[in-house]
Amino acid sequence: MHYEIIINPASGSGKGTQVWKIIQQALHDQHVSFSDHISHSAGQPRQIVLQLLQSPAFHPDCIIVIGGDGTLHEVISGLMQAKQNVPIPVAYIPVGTGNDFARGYGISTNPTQALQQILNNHQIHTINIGKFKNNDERGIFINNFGIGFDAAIVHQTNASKMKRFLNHHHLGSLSYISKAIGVLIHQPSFNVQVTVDSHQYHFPNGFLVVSSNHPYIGGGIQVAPDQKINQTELELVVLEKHDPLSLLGAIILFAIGKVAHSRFAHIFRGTTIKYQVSPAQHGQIDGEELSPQCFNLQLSCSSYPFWEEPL
Ligand SMILES: Nc1ncnc2c1ncn2[C@@H]1O[C@H](COP(=O)(O)OP(=O)(O)OP(=O)(O)O)[C@@H](O)[C@H]1O
Repeated sequence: MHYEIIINPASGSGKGTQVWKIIQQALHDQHVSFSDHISHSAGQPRQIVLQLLQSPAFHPDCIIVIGGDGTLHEVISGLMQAKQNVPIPVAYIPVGTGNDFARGYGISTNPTQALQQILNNHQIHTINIGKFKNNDERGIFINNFGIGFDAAIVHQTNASKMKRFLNHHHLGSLSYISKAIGVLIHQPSFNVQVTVDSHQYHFPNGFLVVSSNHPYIGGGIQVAPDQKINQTELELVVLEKHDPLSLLGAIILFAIGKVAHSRFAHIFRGTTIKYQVSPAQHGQIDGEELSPQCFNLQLSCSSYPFWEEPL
């Protein structure tokens, strides 16, 4: 086996560098054949993939990603964009702060254990990938596509000067919670129109709209507990805001992974889902922020091979 490794040293607030040193040593100790590619700036993981695929000599057995969910997203997105004849399997060593994909797939957050899951693997595992078309833009998500509450938290947290400090002191979740309270109080509701199997549903008081490829969001919250990463299906949750007290109740259920128990939650499942959101709202794809906009989304499923023994 020959592995190509793409590393985001900045992931996990700089933890990527340390983890790469550990993994490099483990690979040498176990006489594993590999080549490495360090990403030096935002957006580079995708560029590295596209560049490597241009070389006719590039035939690795597997591409290992060392980084957070954003890095994994970019690598898979680049690989799918390149339309390979035989897709190169991907494996992942999580170094982010959220690590929702690792939870959803079953990958240890201990880097050496995650490496062993890769080296001990003997078969291809196929994962589902969410595909979207939003107006004229197309892309994928490996975790979730969120609009409203969760995306506004991602935006507020990224904009906060506290984020770096709190992440550095392993208190990133505190930053999320403090921003969540602010968004909860201030965010107005919005229109959501869902079309599933030619039925239309209108929710004039939307507050949170999340499509999920596996159960987890925001660093371990179970937004779609029944969702499985190897099943060709997506789950959409639309949570409505009515009076402040019932919203608080619904958000508490969301935070403890029981959003489906709220009478203000509406759940849809399918291989294709269409929905529109207006007026302009914040969005997030796999934890990366989208600028506020009206959404006109068509979601569908695709798949990609993975080379890692699930826990
Ligand atoms: N050397 C680099 N410096 C800064 N950013 C980088 C670098 N290399 C890649 N990136 C960008 O970092 C972004 C996000 O990284 P990623 O999600 O992997 O880590 P993270 O943000 O620490 O994880 P989490 O989202 O779980 O907190 C990606 O968009 C990627 O393009």
